[in-house]
Amino acid sequence: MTVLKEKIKKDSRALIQDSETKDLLSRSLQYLKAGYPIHFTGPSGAGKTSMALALAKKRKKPVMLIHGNHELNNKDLIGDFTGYTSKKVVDNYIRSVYKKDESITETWRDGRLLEAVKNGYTLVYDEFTRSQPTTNNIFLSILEEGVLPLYGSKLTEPFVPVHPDFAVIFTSNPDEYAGVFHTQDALLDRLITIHVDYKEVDREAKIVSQKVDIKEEKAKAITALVADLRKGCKKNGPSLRASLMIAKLATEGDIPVDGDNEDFKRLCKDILGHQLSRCLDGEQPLKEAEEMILRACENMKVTE
Ligand SMILES: Nc1ncnc2c1ncn2[C@@H]1O[C@H](COP(=O)(O)OP(=O)(O)OP(=O)(O)O)[C@@H](O)[C@H]1O
Repeated sequence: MTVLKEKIKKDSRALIQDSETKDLLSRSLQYLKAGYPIHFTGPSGAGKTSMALALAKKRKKPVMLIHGNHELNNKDLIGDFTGYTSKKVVDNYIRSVYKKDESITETWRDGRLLEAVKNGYTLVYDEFTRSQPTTNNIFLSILEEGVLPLYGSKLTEPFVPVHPDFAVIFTSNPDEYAGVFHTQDALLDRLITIHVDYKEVDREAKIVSQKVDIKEEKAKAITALVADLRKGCKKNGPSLRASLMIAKLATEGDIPVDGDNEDFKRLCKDILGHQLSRCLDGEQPLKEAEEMILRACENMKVTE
């Protein structure tokens, strides 16, 4: 007889696919198959990256992941010469004859984009609006002309043709978030942009209860509390990520999901306090945020 002593750990990275998520994934896959790049946009923590990775996996081709960054440049994307290799052959077989043959070649390393384009990988370009628009210009040639230009690389061929299996999935936060650049219309015009927003309380609760070992009713009490506080934020409010943190820490620390419990209230204040305070304009935003959290805890209902 097998005795199960340890709790089975739930897969914390798997995408929980309810019918709406499945539907979105299958539509997106269809668009990708037809040759159109997909662009998931929406607020932080709405699930864009998870969705992009799950979609990429569905194509059953190797997946290349690039993160947008203001320092990303063509050398990172196309590649660069990384140094020199020298080869020297000294032939002194006949003592009176000394022959030296020396050659020096530059060593080239393919960039991530070049590798993906050449081999037909699925490229996930996460948070692409964090890169400079001039860096992203290269995607115009890829998407429009089907070639990757090798300008500025000193390589002899002018471009590399895009492999027919190559596909790209972009993700971004909308323009009003800090640290992002405005995307050129010409690029946006070539993408199918799908808005990924926060899910309803019940859908979020299903995800939380499946990812963390917690009953759905308790998960719902947490996601409802977080969604309630999110309403007070115009942007960057607490997301599903915060609900997952509360659920995980409550489970692991044996803290009851109960709005009257002091440990639970402390946990909610730690996880939600700072983020919520950034949405408030008052003189003491953190204090105000903590009071809002305590009120939300008082109103919390767990229906068992
Ligand atoms: N359908 C889902 N199933 C399982 N987990 C999910 C799902 N949607 C979102 N998550 C979880 O929610 C959290 C946030 O998701 P993700 O990182 O994909 O969001 P994002 O929109 O890309 O956020 P950001 O813009 O901050 O990068 C992650 O922990 C992710 O695993």
